[in-house]
Amino acid sequence: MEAAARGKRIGIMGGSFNPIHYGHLMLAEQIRTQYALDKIIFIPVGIAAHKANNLKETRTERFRMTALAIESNPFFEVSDYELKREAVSYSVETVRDLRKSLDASDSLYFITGADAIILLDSWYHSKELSQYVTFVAATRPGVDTEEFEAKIQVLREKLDAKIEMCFIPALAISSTDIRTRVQEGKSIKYLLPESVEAYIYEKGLYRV
Ligand SMILES: Nc1ncnc2c1ncn2[C@@H]1O[C@H](COP(=O)(O)OP(=O)(O)OP(=O)(O)O)[C@@H](O)[C@H]1O
Ligand SMILES: O=C(O)c1ccc[n+]([C@@H]2O[C@H](COP(=O)([O-])O)[C@@H](O)[C@H]2O)c1
Repeated sequence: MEAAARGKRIGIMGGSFNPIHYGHLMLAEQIRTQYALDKIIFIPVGIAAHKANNLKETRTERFRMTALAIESNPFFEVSDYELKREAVSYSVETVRDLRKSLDASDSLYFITGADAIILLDSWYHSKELSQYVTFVAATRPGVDTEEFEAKIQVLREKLDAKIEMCFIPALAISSTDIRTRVQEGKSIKYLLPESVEAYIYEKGLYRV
């Protein structure tokens, strides 16, 4: 008798990726290996639910930078699903749609950093979203681990959510810092892939 095929284990890495950097890539790769994921889909947000910014105007650039950054990893792919939509990017809608193309035995892992997951309670239809995915929440430099664990426990109980906390090497890199560095004429080398760095300069991004 043949053994039953196990469902696919798929990671979702959502973010503004403005720009994508080694903090995102390292996080995704660490979770991929720790959770034996078959692949990770990077989904740049179209219009962010929680950030006041010009993300809509930089859709093409953010998609291109994400594609360049993941090129060398066969387990990573990028989706323009949220970028193509006119509406605000709500994770519950993205995941609801994604599930339609999957088998019932497949499982979804929504990867986030600590700063993003602690706001989960305020996400659109967070309880419904929690039924579809397991959240994998990574610590981030500057975050107090005990406080983080306590906040996650409150969310687990309130939303009946599966949230796993995980530890990854700390990389104090943020997109905000990279944008500021470009604006101030400081180096961004080694904070993000060379191909993304070259693209930023070629397109003159983040100068003002
Ligand atoms: N250095 C990092 N270590 C761990 N997680 C990170 C890191 N940078 C970003 N993340 C996580 O990646 C996801 C997408 O992040 P996002 O695109 O908003 O990047 P960011 O660097 O936080 O951006 P910004 O500085 O513009 O707010 C979020 O869940 C965030 O917590
Ligand atoms: O759906 C929501 O209401 C919601 C609110 C805040 C953040 N998110 C998602 O969380 C991911 C990380 O967001 P951010 O803002 O930290 O880049 C990204 O996929 C966002 O779409 C989703």
